[in-house]
Amino acid sequence: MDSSPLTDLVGIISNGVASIESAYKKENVSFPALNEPFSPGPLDNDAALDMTIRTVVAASLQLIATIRPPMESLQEVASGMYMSATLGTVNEAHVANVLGNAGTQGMAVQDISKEVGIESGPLARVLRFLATRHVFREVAPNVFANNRISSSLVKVSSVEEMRKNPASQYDGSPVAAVVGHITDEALKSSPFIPTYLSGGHKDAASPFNMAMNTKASIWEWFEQPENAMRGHRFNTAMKGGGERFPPSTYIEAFDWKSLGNDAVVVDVGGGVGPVTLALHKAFPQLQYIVQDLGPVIGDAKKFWDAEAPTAITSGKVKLQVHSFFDPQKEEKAAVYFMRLVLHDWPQSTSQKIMTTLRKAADPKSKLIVFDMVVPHACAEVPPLPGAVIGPPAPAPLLSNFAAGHFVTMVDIQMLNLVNGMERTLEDFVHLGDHSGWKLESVKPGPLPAFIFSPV
Ligand SMILES: C[S@@+](CC[C@H](N)C(=O)[O-])C[C@H]1O[C@@H](n2cnc3c(N)ncnc32)[C@H](O)[C@@H]1O
Repeated sequence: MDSSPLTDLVGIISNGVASIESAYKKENVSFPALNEPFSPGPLDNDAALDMTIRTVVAASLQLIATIRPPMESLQEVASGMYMSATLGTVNEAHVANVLGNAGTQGMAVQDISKEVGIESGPLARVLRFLATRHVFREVAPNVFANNRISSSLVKVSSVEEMRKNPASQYDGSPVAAVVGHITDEALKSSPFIPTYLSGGHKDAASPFNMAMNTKASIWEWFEQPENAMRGHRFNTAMKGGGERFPPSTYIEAFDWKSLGNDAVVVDVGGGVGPVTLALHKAFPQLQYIVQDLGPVIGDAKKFWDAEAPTAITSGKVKLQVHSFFDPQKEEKAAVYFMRLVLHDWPQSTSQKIMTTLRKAADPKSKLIVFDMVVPHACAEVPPLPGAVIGPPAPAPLLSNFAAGHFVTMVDIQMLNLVNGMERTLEDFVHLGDHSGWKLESVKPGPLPAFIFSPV
């Protein structure tokens, strides 16, 4: 058969599917069925398979974009808010939990309606919209069941417990918490993005501030009593997000053993200190300081009491209230590092944070920034030799694996909620050049490490 963009895409899909099926055959299990509820499988975190799946998804999306009439593609993209709104509706109403008890034969919409308090007519329409997009199944007319995707929304608490304690309804359920955060405060802020970007923002800090009519940052807003559930939900979502990255992300990012015993490592904006915990376990000879704002350091004390109390009592790990906008208290540390901090801030503010660290640094200090990197949607020459973002996608795929790339979604989410940004490699080089640091190397991975030295 002659090659064409369509046959090339189909070829990528069929080769990928063949290697996925053969990997499952080797394990003596079949590939998980979409119609069955999610259950963990032996190949869920297999890195090679993950790459193949990413390639097949990118090719399938590109095949759809190529073959579908443009008007239909535009309609689907333009109406994305209905996906968020319907998913938010079922997540808030605990529909997946209710269906979790119904098994694969499902439940009549009238019975679901009684449990979740949404009229059966509109509820059927919402569930059918989602089932048409493979979230839930319509197993018989107006009878719905969970499938692999919707069952991932099931929260660990019972519906009764969640109704009694709404503030903690997302505890222990990071997937539902992420979906809740995106389909609530992010969805409500998103209509303000066009006005914000075209300058009609009247000095609002972000689209979120316009939507919520507040001058408070989203962190301050989460602390207001009426937003307690949302703040709690956000922390659950972030904890789940952080756990996606294995400890090797930090342990292998840098030659920590090259630092002398008792060398000081400062975790700037460290949250409760999960990265420091991973490093402390691997390199207990080093001296760590976790810095964050007061309420977070309050939570950090509880975290360390539970996870590694002797790290605190022995003085190997110190928890410190410190704003990264104030002059850095810990001068001449061997390493300052920040994980998922700079993406909360625009370039100018991130430069300020890095300049403050530079003023405290010793000529031998290092700055390590753990943050995602945005690949361009075309081939690119890295601005730093060796700084490869990831393996190239096979032609004719977009080099960043198309919409499979989670990071471009997070980039817009950052713009929406805090006027922050995920960065391209050039953005990281620029940050260093404007704050007294030089980007020396990049350790690639799902969460790359950007290693800077003072200039
Ligand atoms: C996305 S979280 C990342 C937390 C932590 N680095 C991690 O990866 O788990 C951003 C952190 O920045 C902290 N933060 C915000 N403003 C700050 C400031 N002015 N000084 C210090 N920390 C701040 C927040 O409290 C939050 O813990």
